[in-house]
Amino acid sequence: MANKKCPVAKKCSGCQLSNMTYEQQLEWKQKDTEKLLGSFGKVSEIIGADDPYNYRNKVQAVFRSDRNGRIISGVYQSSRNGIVGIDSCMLDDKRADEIIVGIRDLLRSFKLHPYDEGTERGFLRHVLVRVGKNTGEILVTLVGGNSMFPKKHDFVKALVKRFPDITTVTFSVNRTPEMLLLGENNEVLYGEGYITDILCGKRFRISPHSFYQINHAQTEKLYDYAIKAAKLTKKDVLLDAYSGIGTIGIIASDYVKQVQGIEYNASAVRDAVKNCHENGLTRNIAFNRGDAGEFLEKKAKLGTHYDAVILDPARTGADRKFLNSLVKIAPERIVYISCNPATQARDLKTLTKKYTVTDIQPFDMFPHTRHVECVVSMSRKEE
Ligand SMILES: C[S@@+](CC[C@H](N)C(=O)[O-])C[C@H]1O[C@@H](n2cnc3c(N)ncnc32)[C@H](O)[C@@H]1O
Repeated sequence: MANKKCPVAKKCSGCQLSNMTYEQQLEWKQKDTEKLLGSFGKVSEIIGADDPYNYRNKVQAVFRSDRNGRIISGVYQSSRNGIVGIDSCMLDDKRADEIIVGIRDLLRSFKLHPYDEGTERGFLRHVLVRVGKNTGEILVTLVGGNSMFPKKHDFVKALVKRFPDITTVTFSVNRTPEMLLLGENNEVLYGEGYITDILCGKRFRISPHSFYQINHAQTEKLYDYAIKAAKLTKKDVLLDAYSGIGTIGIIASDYVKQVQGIEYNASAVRDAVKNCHENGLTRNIAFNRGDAGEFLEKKAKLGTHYDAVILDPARTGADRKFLNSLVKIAPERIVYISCNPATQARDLKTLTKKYTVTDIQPFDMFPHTRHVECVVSMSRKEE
């Protein structure tokens, strides 16, 4: 597949592999996964994307004024604390990029300014756009440096008039020195404050804070694969650990007797509970809020049994409490989904004391970047 050239590749450095063809990228990722996980078993051929461009359903842009007072929006520069002004990125959903450029124009016409961290003056720090790839719904979150958002209702009215596909707009305040963070609260300025998307045939509510996989097409392949790999039956009790907004557990619920989910982020758990109702699930599924390690430790003490566990932790992997309790509970099957095969390899050292790795399947969820997502399937060893 011919490579698209990015004019700011060197300054941005978000696409570490963009100098390779897509086929070369897949080979590179295959070898990288084999290096990290090959000692646990044969690594199957990586499942690549049908279209490796414009896959990002979540786009964030930083806003700033340059030294001539011109408003720029874009991404952080890799080497310095500057930002690279961009109008479009070959990874982003095109509608999201157009909206961000539109917001830049509206700031000018409303005589509003990006927030200046030095003087603490101005308004906008960054913008988050989330697109429901299947429903076409679009969420825009405007993140200010303080609660001052002059002419906010007129601004939002003008934004939605210009981009009628926007279904909801929220406003959040980030007072911390960290960029690209949302404040805890989101004031809903238009619509419901969330969007809905359809993934593997189920409906999901996505709020500004919720984790939702950014590559819709590849996520459908990955979830289908992971659920099949768990070899679920109608007699099974399944634990969906690190469950986010409940995607995996809800999709898997058709195949099992019962699903339990555990997730740390309170708003994601609220979305998961609402997602159960959206999908008409009231009986065989429950999502709990808390730390996955502490939850499983309690379950191990109570002698709770799970037939299968699908875990999908953040890049840091699972902690000792979680892994030790998982080995103690000893479900028949474990499917470990990870966006960081290095921490996954670390965790497998504990799990393979009691489990045999039956398959290692990498997926390319993030074309042009170095990142690989990997699903490792395991079955309990005979005593
Ligand atoms: C990679 S996401 C997976 C979410 C979900 N399985 C999905 O595919 O959409 C990891 C999730 O783990 C949650 N998380 C991180 N640390 C946690 C912890 N200690 N206990 C429970 N959940 C945690 C995050 O909030 C996030 O929702």
